[in-house]
Amino acid sequence: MADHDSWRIPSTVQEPPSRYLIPEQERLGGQQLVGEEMPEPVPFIDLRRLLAFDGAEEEAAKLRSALQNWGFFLVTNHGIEASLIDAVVAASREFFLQSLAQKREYSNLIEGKQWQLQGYGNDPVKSQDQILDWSDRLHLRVEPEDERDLALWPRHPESFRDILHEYTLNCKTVKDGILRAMAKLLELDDDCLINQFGEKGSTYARFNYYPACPRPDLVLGIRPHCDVCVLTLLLMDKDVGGLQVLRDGTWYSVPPVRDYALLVNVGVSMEIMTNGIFRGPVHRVVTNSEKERMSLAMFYAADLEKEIEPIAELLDENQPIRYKKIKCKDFVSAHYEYFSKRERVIESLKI
Ligand SMILES: O=C(O)CCC(=O)C(=O)O
Ligand SMILES: [Fe+2]
Repeated sequence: MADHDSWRIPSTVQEPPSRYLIPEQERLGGQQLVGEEMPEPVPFIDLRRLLAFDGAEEEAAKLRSALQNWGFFLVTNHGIEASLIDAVVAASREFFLQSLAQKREYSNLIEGKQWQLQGYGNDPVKSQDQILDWSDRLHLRVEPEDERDLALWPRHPESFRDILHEYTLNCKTVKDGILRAMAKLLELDDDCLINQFGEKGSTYARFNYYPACPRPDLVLGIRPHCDVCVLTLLLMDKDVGGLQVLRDGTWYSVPPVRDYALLVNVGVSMEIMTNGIFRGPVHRVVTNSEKERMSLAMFYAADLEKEIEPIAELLDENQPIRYKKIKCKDFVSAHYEYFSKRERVIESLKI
């Protein structure tokens, strides 16, 4: 089991400790850490047009192609004020700039040992030889609102809680709009995907902070993974890149975006619900030797007590069921088991 310091990123080293060096096989096979430039720009989808009467068809066609080719896209005209986005970035930076002791008041290790999903820290360490990611995180369940664990919500900066609350409300509207447009593409009722979340769908906000790293050729900010949720809304650092996506065996670098666009990506729960029609991209984050980087992911997950399974309307004799059903809670814990072994949970559910 991890001791209290095991995940902590050393701040002044020249060479990262061996626990951070990626395995040999990930350095070979054409999967070097330097990514290729994307063959086409990341698709931009104008949310206002997508949901409006005029122009919706054109945007919907772009959405379909983005989902088929990449599993992600950038959303613009989403209605979230630039000032709110600036505020959430500033609050997040202020949080991470505090001393370790201050941040540990919100630790995700109960009594310094037992790992829990929420709080400040990193992934569960399941074995002494597990390779660690070069990142620092704050992970909070922000919805349902009445189930927030406010003891883990930072009190510094003072505005942190109000800003995160406001950002959560705004992102919910964006997420619902996107889910309605996706349901339409599948010829389902508009609210069909929204209803898949069950009574108590959860939203997690994950603040990621990647310190500069002396060996970006050997160390990852986040290892290759798919998000376990249904959908992710990602606010990327507007100045520093790092996110890469895998397509046909090649890693492509997603450039930073400056105009307050949010990156939307499909999670593996959506892959199950849509019987594999929409698939989440495998992605990772590389490190940077000079610059720190930040991002904020909003993960939309189904009710933990609900079973996730392919939507019946999408199945027929030509489209046989391809995934076993699983309780969301079990899916999330299986995800972390597989993640620690650098494997993908979805493979275990294929029929
Ligand atoms: O930092 C990023 O750009 C991506 C973060 C990510 O993939 C995650 O938090 O799951
Ligand atoms: Fe991710």
